[in-house]
Amino acid sequence: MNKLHVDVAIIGTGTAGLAAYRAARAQGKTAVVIESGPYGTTCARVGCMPSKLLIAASEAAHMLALAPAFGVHPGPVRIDGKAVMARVRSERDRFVGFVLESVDNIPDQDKLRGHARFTGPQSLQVDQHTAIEAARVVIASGSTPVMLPQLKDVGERVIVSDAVFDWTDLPASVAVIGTGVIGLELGQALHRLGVRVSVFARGGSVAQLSDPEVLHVAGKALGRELDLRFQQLIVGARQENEEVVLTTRDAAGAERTDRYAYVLVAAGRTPNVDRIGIEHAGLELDERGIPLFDASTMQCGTSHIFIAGDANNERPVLPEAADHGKIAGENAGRYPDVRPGLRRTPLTIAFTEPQIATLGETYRELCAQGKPKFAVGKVSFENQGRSRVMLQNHGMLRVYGEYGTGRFLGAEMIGPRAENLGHLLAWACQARLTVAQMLDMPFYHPVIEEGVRTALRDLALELEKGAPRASSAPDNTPGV
Ligand SMILES: Cc1cc2nc3c(=O)[nH]c(=O)nc-3n(C[C@H](O)[C@H](O)[C@H](O)COP(=O)(O)OP(=O)(O)OC[C@H]3O[C@@H](n4cnc5c(N)ncnc54)[C@H](O)[C@@H]3O)c2cc1C
Ligand SMILES: NC(=O)c1ccc[n+]([C@@H]2O[C@H](COP(=O)([O-])OP(=O)(O)OC[C@H]3O[C@@H](n4cnc5c(N)ncnc54)[C@H](O)[C@@H]3O)[C@@H](O)[C@H]2O)c1
Repeated sequence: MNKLHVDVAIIGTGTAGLAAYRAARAQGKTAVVIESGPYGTTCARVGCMPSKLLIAASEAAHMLALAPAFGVHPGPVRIDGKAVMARVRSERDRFVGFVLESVDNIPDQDKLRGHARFTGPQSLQVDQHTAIEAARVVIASGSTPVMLPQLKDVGERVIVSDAVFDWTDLPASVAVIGTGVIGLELGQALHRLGVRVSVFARGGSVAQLSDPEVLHVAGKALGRELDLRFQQLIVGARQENEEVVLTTRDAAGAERTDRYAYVLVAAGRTPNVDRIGIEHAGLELDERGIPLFDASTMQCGTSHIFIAGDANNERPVLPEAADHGKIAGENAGRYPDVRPGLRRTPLTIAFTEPQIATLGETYRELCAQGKPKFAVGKVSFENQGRSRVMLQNHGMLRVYGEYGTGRFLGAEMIGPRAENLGHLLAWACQARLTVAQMLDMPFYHPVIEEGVRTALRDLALELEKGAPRASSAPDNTPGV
């Protein structure tokens, strides 16, 4: 067994791990990164980038399908599944290539291949070949897709999202389990590329939404084109040759059996903290086995161990993994002089169409603080000028403000260009603007941002009315 002494050991070379390594080295400390899987990061290999490449192809197909409504007739459309997947994979490889270059730039003595496990609070073992004594440790081990127990042993046609990006052609049909971000992004993209898709939800959730009104509109907007089946139980499945025979049960108890080329399980991701010997790290764990940590420093308790990225499950998206990693790496380097790092206003975007965005405090979080502490303004995009011009007039934006101060607190939306509106509103939220200050900003014409102004004006009126007495407050139970 090789022996290694290092200031900072980092488990994982994803986005969080690489950021932590750079930050720890910048503090003048020795550091080593340990990787058990392929280099390249989840985001570039099987996450953000290949999924957005598939969505881009589906948007091209969708524009052609929409064109006749503008009086533009593109003629017979042919989707070449092999060409679609070839571009997804080759552009994906290009993005992965940039990450591989940055890994190549890490000196060999700072990189270890193998599965890392704690053997004690300051000791790690990598496979059977290296024992590390580390003064500080950063856990940046990412997350793994959940597999439903009833689908686990059905066969190779039951897959998780990783497998989609290795397809060399588009399949004839896919059942998607889960209406989270992955299920909806991939389900809609495949549908628009001519794949027969059904999306099954066990409840009524739609991506990351918690505002019941936005949730309702989202279910309708996405259900206009997608075969979305809510309140479905996955009873079981069997593989017959190259098909999966899937049995589901609806809320009334009626069972239904359909055949699909693939069943794509998109039922969430679980942090990789279960196979890293966390029980030997001497940390206090929550009910999911994740070490308790401070979200401003990433420090686990008062220990020399830090946790970053999907592994801590705080905000499992790429920009947060990068921020977490930097904070964790800096603090590991500086330990015991641990300092709060920059945390930004939360922002999440689902790249469906219409897009879905949440930012600032969500409806669920605001409700949890007790009612009636916040006012709500809204706009529907059904009759919003520019949205209608572009035939993208579906969706709703709800914005939240604080009684008394008039401060803008957050928003949830499904609607056209939510990726842009989401950023605009998140910046206003982080700048701690009031609703009145936001309404003093310029709005051009005709733009979708005029919809934001309508919602803010509505919110300003609600704020003026003041907080309702508790007894007359509307029920504000978050959606599921
Ligand atoms: C399909 C999909 C689409 C997505 N789209 C978006 C998007 O559009 N926008 C967005 O912001 N986010 C998106 N995400 C989320 C984003 O990809 C993740 O939040 C981010 O990549 C997490 O980075 P990380 O560094 O925490 O984990 P990872 O990049 O997964 O890195 C963790 C690394 O640790 C390694 N590891 C684990 N255990 C050990 C061990 N014991 N020893 C050694 N190494 C270990 C793993 O092999 C892995 O390489 C998407 C995710 C998926 C799956
Ligand atoms: N655009 C983006 O930023 C983006 C895109 C994709 C993924 N991601 C990240 O990846 C994470 C994982 O995505 P995801 O869609 O897998 O998870 P998710 O948590 O968003 O959604 C999981 C879905 O699976 C359903 N589900 C859970 N258990 C189930 C069960 N036993 N039976 C049936 N359905 C079940 C849930 O009801 C939900 O609809 C997201 O939380 C997000 O952070 C982000």
